Amino acid sequence: MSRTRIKICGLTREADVEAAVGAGADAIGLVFYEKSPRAVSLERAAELARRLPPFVTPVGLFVNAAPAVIESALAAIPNLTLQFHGDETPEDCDRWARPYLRAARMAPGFDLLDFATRFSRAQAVLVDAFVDGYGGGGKVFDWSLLPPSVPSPVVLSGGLSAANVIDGVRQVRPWAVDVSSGVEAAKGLKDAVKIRQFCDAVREADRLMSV
Ligand SMILES: O=C(O)c1ccccc1NCC(=O)[C@H](O)[C@H](O)COP(=O)(O)O
Repeated sequence: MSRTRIKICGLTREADVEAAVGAGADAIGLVFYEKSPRAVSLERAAELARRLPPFVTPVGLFVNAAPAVIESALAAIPNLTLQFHGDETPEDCDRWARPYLRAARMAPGFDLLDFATRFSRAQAVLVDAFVDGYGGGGKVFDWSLLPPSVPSPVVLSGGLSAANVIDGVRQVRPWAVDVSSGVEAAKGLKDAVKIRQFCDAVREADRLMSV
């Protein structure tokens, strides 16, 4: 069985990048959404991305961004994976011909199968809670809303932490998990101990599923 990938989102400081990499994260998220408390400038994002070793992926998070913003981010960080977290259409996402994650805001009645079909070129569908402000709200959604099989890899997010990620991985069996609020000391400031505990909990979930 393959291991569950881990993305730590909303990093703003070098120390947090080091904590995420040191704990075994597969990807880090850089928020290019100026209304977010975790937003980073282009220059800051590029500095943080430069700290990543090979095989750890920088992911740029965008909410209804103008194409010029995405172009600048790609110019500054050429290996950037895109994460669309707003109201982007399949055409908005596909036009970049780049790997991307598409966030789905889960709420009762939301048709994830139709969504995943429309965004069939996405590398993965990131399922998050429906919150004001689009994301990063630290809110868990009802995992039973997820259909038993989705035609894309699923990234489970929304209010995850070391305390609930084992249940999340065992119940949903996602391809990856994504966390922001649950590993923070304050908004935009990560906590190295919480990052370590989160990554260890994901490994424990993988171990429990392999026995
Ligand atoms: O982090 C933000 O402030 C943010 C703002 C707008 C859209 C998305 C945002 N963050 C997304 C994430 O950090 C995660 O992909 C996901 O929403 C999980 O966040 P959390 O519930 O805080 O763990």
